[in-house]
Amino acid sequence: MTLSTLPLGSHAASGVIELSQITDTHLFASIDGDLLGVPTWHSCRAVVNAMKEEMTGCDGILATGDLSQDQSALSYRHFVAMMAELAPPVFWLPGNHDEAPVMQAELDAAGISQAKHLLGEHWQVLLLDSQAQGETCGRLSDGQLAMLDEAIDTYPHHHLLVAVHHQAVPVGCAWLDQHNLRNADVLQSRLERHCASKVVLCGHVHQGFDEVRQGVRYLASPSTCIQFKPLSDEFALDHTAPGWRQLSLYPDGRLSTRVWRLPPDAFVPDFSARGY
Ligand SMILES: Nc1ncnc2c1ncn2[C@@H]1O[C@@H]2COP(=O)(O)O[C@H]2[C@H]1O
Ligand SMILES: [Fe+2]
Repeated sequence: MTLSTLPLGSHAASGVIELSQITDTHLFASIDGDLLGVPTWHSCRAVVNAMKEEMTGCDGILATGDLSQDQSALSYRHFVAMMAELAPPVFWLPGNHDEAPVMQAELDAAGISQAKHLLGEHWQVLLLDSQAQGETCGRLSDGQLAMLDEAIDTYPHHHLLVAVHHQAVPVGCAWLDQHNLRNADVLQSRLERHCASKVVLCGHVHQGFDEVRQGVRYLASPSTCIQFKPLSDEFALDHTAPGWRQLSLYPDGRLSTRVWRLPPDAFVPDFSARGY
């Protein structure tokens, strides 16, 4: 057994599980640190405030990596402090910018769950680590794939939501798709043998994305700071505002989802930037 499973309940009589995803907060030790002109603590702060207003009856929050930009302990403490204001339990996985040992220590010390497998009556959620040491692209290790196999084999009738930092299908930005999940074909072939619904949810690409490929629904979501311009081969920032994603998982395997954003021009990046 490699899975450590936590029950995932629904607050609703209908049994619908409501989740929110927050991703790519890119926080610094300094609350005034900025990424390409966007002060990431302040933009995350604004997103969390908006989440507090909009969220009703959320059963869990999925934090899908790149929580820190400078890998400092303090950056993770800022994240923890904001999450403490949200009532639902938070679950997390690392992104390429995270320093996993520091992240784990800080989130653990704050009492945030280390669970990576959440089990509801009809759905299971698996949070996978796609960090490839020292690389911007991602890869699922044999250990992570073993967790996936175990989830599929043990709960073959449960609908499956896999959360992972890197995109498993190209989003259509050449500069960004070079930093993809390298062994996405292995993930796809494992998912093909799962007969219930399957959804893969990622961060990393700082944009909304929602497409079905070979029976799997692939979702990506805005960052709480800078946004990347969709369908751009070269690095380009987008005018859309920071945001988060809300997901409703229905007992029959359907999933409805919505991207929420701050008002337009809430945080304007430096559009002359060519990378970071
Ligand atoms: N101009 C660029 N060309 C290619 N990759 C870039 C460029 N600028 C930044 N990156 C990397 O691409 C990554 C995509 O999202 P990340 O937040 O992981 O961090 C980004 C950088 O590591
Ligand atoms: Fe990121």
